[in-house]
Amino acid sequence: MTQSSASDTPAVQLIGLGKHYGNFKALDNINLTVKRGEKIVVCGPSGSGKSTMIRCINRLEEHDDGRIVVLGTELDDDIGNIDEIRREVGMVFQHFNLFPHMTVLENCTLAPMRVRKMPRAEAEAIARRYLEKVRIPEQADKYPGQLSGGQQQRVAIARSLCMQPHIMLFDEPTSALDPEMISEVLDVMVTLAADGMTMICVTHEMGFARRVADRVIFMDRGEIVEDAPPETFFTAPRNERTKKFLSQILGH
Ligand SMILES: Nc1ncnc2c1ncn2[C@@H]1O[C@H](COP(=O)(O)OP(=O)(O)OP(=O)(O)O)[C@@H](O)[C@H]1O
Repeated sequence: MTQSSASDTPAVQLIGLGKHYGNFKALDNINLTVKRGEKIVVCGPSGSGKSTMIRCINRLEEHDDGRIVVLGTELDDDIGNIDEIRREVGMVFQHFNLFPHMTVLENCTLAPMRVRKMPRAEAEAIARRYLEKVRIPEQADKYPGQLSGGQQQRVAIARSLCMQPHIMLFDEPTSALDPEMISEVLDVMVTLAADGMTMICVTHEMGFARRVADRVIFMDRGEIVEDAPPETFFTAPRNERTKKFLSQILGH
């Protein structure tokens, strides 16, 4: 799976996706196609399956039913190339998951050197470029514990970008941050979107959704109940459950 994959192959296809824990259906017949370069915002109440869905895309969770196709490659039980897929699919979590005993630069160069076998000088040059992009080049030699939450999350984004992925998954990247740090992380995500990155973002930052999303998806009880461009999603949602959710989070 390389950049030579046909550019019209979708970035991600979820076809009849299902995941259950015992009798409980965490995901129930999810169908979603994400085109290359598309930006998808996923929202929904707690426990509706948002994290499970995006974690299935890079196989942090295994699905039970249906199919997942990432950049033209099917993720099935026999998949031997999961590392290859994870190289193409970056993920940023709510908690930054940086290595505390490594500097910012070392956090960013570790995977490119280990997984992509990149020489140190090249990995460091790329890392510095992405630290520039997330607007903290001056923090390269610090340790995560010396940074604010917003700065740490921007390092986590830079670290993912250093693998030069085609797709970025974000799982509530701002929900563990103090309010004053949210916008610095969202601004970086906006820049990334403008660069043409394919993004699937679980977030309740509806301002970000309006600004960046091509489509907003509302999940409830393991299902996608609404999938619409922001202009429709926010003004004329079709589903009553979406309307109720929006009135709760937007306060009207
Ligand atoms: N390992 C597990 N074992 C049992 N149930 C699980 C497991 N992981 C997730 N679930 C359940 O699956 C459902 C979907 O969880 P998921 O984390 O995907 O929801 P979410 O929409 O991302 O929620 P939140 O917004 O709170 O993060 C939840 O009801 C959760 O309790």
